[in-house]
Amino acid sequence: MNKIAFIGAGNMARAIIIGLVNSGVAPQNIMVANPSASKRLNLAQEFGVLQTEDNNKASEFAEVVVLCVKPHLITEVCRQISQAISISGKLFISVAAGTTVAQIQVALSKNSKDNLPPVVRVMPNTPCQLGLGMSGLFASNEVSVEHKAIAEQLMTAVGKIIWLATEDKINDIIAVAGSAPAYFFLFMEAMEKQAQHLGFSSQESRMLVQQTALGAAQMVAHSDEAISTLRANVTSKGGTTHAAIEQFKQDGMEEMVKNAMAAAIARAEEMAK
Ligand SMILES: NC(=O)C1=CN([C@@H]2O[C@H](COP(=O)(O)OP(=O)(O)OC[C@H]3O[C@@H](n4cnc5c(N)ncnc54)[C@H](OP(=O)(O)O)[C@@H]3O)[C@@H](O)[C@H]2O)C=CC1
Ligand SMILES: O=C(O)[C@@H]1CCC=N1
Repeated sequence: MNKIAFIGAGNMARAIIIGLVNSGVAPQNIMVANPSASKRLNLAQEFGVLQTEDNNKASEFAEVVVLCVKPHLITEVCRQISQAISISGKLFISVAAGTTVAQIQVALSKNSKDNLPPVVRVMPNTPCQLGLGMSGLFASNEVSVEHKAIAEQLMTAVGKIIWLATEDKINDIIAVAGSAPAYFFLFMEAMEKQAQHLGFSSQESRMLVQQTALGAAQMVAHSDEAISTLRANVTSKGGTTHAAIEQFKQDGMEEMVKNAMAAAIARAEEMAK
């Protein structure tokens, strides 16, 4: 594996780094840069990765630079790196929502005559930390076959991937996968709360919800059946599940999911402007 720099040591960087180290990537090949000390020092202590407060030092160290800062910071961070060091030959990977390849390439180019640098946009999700991530990848025209293979190797180390033919599909991936762990957490939170109202202790409520969600997800993962069939298998005619599902339908669950995913896409489009 190439040397990898992470610019930003927040939630997403941490998730990918944990997944990479657990998949066998040597921690000495990973350097993480973050302005405040605690997150990068924790990563260094827990996993043995190298750390610095200097984005330029980390970028200089690596052949692959993974940009993991918030979208509003990404172009400024890129500008600072390209002013300070030679970025020639490096592959840039951005996980930021709502910042386009073109915006990143312009920020990375010192002047308009420079060749545009290769950029892969990745939309991952936090289950990467368990090797259970789901990422969508889009490569700019400047990305070589070798660079594509590197991006693919990096993200398959922490989960499953799909390549996207057009950049706008990144926003769809945000709605279906990037943001989506939070939808499931929200659903589980609501169930946990109701379990507590029914009189189960907080520990019992957590276990009941967690184990049921895990079991259901594993059934989907290990079965060739359609998800709707798995649902039907739980739903006896006129029974308890039927009563619950009918209530969900009456309360407009499908519409809610559709609107929530559309809101995520709309926000990503807005952020890119
Ligand atoms: N969280 C998620 O589930 C997902 C996030 N993403 C994307 O990942 C990116 C990061 O999100 P997330 O990890 O959640 O955010 P976090 O806020 O957790 O992490 C961002 C990190 O960037 C650091 N930072 C701030 N300024 C700089 C700088 N100038 N140079 C280097 N590092 C800096 C922050 O440090 P400090 O705290 O010290 O200021 C912080 O540790 C976003 O662009 C987001 O769109 C994509 C998919 C999923
Ligand atoms: O909420 C966000 O903007 C980021 C992108 C996908 C998940 N978290």
